[in-house]
Amino acid sequence: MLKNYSFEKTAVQTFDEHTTLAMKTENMQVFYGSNHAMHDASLAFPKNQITALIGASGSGKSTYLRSLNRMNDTIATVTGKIWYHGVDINQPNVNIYEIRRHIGMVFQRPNPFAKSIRENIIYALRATGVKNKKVLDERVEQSLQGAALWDEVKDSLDKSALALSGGQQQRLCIARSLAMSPDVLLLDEPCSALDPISTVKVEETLLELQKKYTIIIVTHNMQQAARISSQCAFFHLGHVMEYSPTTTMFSTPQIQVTQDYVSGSFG
Ligand SMILES: Nc1ncnc2c1ncn2[C@@H]1O[C@H](COP(=O)(O)OP(=O)(O)OP(=O)(O)O)[C@@H](O)[C@H]1O
Repeated sequence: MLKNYSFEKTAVQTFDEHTTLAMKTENMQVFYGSNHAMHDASLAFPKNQITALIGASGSGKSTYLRSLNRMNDTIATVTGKIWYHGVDINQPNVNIYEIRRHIGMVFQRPNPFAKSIRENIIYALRATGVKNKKVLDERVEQSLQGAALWDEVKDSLDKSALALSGGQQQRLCIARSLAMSPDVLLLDEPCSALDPISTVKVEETLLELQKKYTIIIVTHNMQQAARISSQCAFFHLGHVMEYSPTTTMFSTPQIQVTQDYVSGSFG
């Protein structure tokens, strides 16, 4: 039988004045029609750190993540504030394409275009008007280096991206996001379709990338959250129940529902 947990929350993680934040939300609510899928989510994300969003299926993690760069605009109503560089980007006059260049997204299933590896990287860049071959070539190398894929593909840049393994395709999708020089990377269960070895590769890549980027990752894999994140937010039925340093979340969770979730006795 499902347990009834109260929605009383713990104090939400706050950061001292020395911590630079990449972005934060205040009282974010998301509605799919009459379905109130996200209640009052206020979370702050420290720059150059990895934050994991965890919780059971349907708890609202993807809904929250996709709202951060306005990917939910056409399917949901999102209220509340989304602060990014001092601007509330949840405003109608904000250029969402510009926002998505700064706040990139990598999805659960690797989704490279049916084009060459090189084209995958430069496609969006060219669409923004970058034409210079030297600049494009540099960006291809930098992005693939950043996603730890360069050494594996540098001699086959004109081969189809679809010929890569699933893990390589996912790193190509990360490289594709990096090509736009983002600031924040949102990843929605990026390893769920990958084998353990590819998962380790992606995790190592993310740990390296946090030196330059702020990373917010949805994961069902608690070991993964424990391995790579600095703080974790636990979602339950559309509520952020607890937001703590990852070590606290897994060693001394503050409330029963989190304790049950991380110990596997949730339900
Ligand atoms: N496009 C959509 N249209 C309508 N309702 C949606 C849509 N996407 C999600 N929802 C609803 O919003 C709630 C939260 O779903 P969401 O996908 O955000 O959860 P999740 O925690 O990411 O789940 P999972 O781990 O299975 O991906 C659910 O009730 C879901 O049915």
